Formats: sequence, C-alpha cells, structure tokens
Amino acid sequence: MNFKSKLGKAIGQAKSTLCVGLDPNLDLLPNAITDKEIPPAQQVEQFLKTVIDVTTEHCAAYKPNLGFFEALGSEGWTTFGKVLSHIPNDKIVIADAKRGDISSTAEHYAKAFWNRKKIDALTLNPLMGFETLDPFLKESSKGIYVLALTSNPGAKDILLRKLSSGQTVSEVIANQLKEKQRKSDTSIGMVVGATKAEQLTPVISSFPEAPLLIPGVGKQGGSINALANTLENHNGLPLINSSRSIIYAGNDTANWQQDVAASAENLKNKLAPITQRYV
Ligand SMILES: O=c1ccn([C@@H]2O[C@H](COP(=O)(O)O)[C@@H](O)[C@H]2O)c(=O)[nH]1
Repeated sequence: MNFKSKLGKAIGQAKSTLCVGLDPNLDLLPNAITDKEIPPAQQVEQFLKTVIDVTTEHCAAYKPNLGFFEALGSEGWTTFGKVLSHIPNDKIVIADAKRGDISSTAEHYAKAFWNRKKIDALTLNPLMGFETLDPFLKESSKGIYVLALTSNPGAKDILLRKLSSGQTVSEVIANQLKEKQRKSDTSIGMVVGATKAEQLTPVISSFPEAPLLIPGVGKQGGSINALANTLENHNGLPLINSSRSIIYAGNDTANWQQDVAASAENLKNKLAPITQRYV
C-alpha cells in the first residue's frame, strides 16, 4: 500500500487527524513510573507502551522524536525499536529525525530508517539543498515530511526571510517540493507549525496536495481555530501533532494513564472541525 493510502485509512479508521508525539523526557515521566527501581531505558519503554495503549483509539499517527531516544545512550536505539513494535500496524509512524546531508550520507540515513518496516515516514531538513532529499525518494510505501515553516520563533531567521523574488524561503521550499513530487512515487509532505497559522497560507497554497505534519498546538500555544481557517482550502491530509500536553498530562497522579487518554480524546475532539473535512 502506498503512503498516502495508508495515511487516509489511518485517519478514516480513527476518525482523527491527531498525531501523538512520543518525546520521552526522563525528567517528566510520571512519578508512578520513576518510583520503581528500574533502569531509565526500561522506564521509557514501559511509559511509552502504556501511552500507546491508552491513546491508540484517539489518534491516526505516532511521531517518536529521535533526539529523546538518542539521549538514552547505547540503549536508545534498542528502546526505539521496542516502542515501534508496540505501535499497531494500522497507525502511521513518523520518525522525527530532521535529517539532511550530502547524498552518500543521506543514502545511509535512508537505509537506517527505511529498513525498519514499522517506519512509514521521516522528517527531513532541506537546508543543504533539494538534491539531499533524493536518496529518500525511492520507496512508494514511504513518505517524507520536509521542514517548510517550523513552529519555533527562529523560523523568522531563515524560513520567513523574503528573497529578491518576493517569496519567502518557506515558499521556495514548498514550490520545489511540489516539483519533486511530480517525479517521485514517494509521498512528499511538509512540516508546518500551528504557531504560524497566519503566515502559512502562501506556503501551503504553493503545494496544495502536500500532506502536512503540523506541530505547535498544546504547549507551544498554536491556535486550533486559526489553523482550521488556514487549512480550509488545503487538499493534502493533515496530521496535527501534540507531544507534551498529551503524554505528560497525568504526571502527578496515580491514574496518569487516564489523564493521558482523556487529553488525547479531548484534542481529537477539538480537531474534529478539521478532521471532518477529510473523512
Ligand atoms: O517545526 C517543528 C518541527 C518539529 N517539532 C517537534 O514536534 C514536537 C512538538 O512537541 P510539543 O511538546 O507538542 O510542543 C517535538 O518533538 C518537536 O521537536 C516542532 O515542535 N516544531
């Protein structure tokens, strides 16, 4: 099955455009987990497996961020694999790694991620140039999400800069990705921040079929109403990510699992005005 079909199916089955971000921060794990005398990597594994169990009915996708697993040291990659294998097969899995390098290196990144069956998509950084994406564009069952207009304040430093053509760097990225999609069976999508809803229109309208990965709601404060307005005419399927506001919703309570589930359900419901356009 190609990536876009699996994405459509995942959103349709869950009736949700929610993507749960798996960002395991040892300082924020629920007390009920850290109280136990087990090694950090095992705490992370137990925590994330439970998060997956209680959120699965509310979301279409999971986005593990590699930085948090790499910080666990040599056990990080093993823990990443164990967490991946716990994610139900009908969910989209996006490895948030933001890779980008010369082609001989990028080919090895592509091997590292695409050799893991469970990973459907990968985030990529295009700032070394658009040819660095090519090694990832050889698998029709996979998708890439390329940073186009990120959610952080520093997006203004480069991505929102206007060039002499009058376009922003973000618009140039979107146009180039649209061109690349014409020549590739691998799905090409964009990462766009919910915190930038007001500036998103020229970017997403440059590539209206692009699947979108949208972080920035929850702890970063992006407005769902503003996002819903901006996405009104966008054809590509969106996934709206939230990490901390879901997975750490129950940090201090004994029944933290219920708080995590409730937080995911609550966000799924808030996203319903967006979701119903696509299911
Ligand atoms: O522009 C971007 C690109 C990626 N991210 C990542 O998404 C999550 C957001 O976490 P929250 O806790 O929901 O704020 C995190 O993994 C970021 O690295 C982003 O925030 N913005």
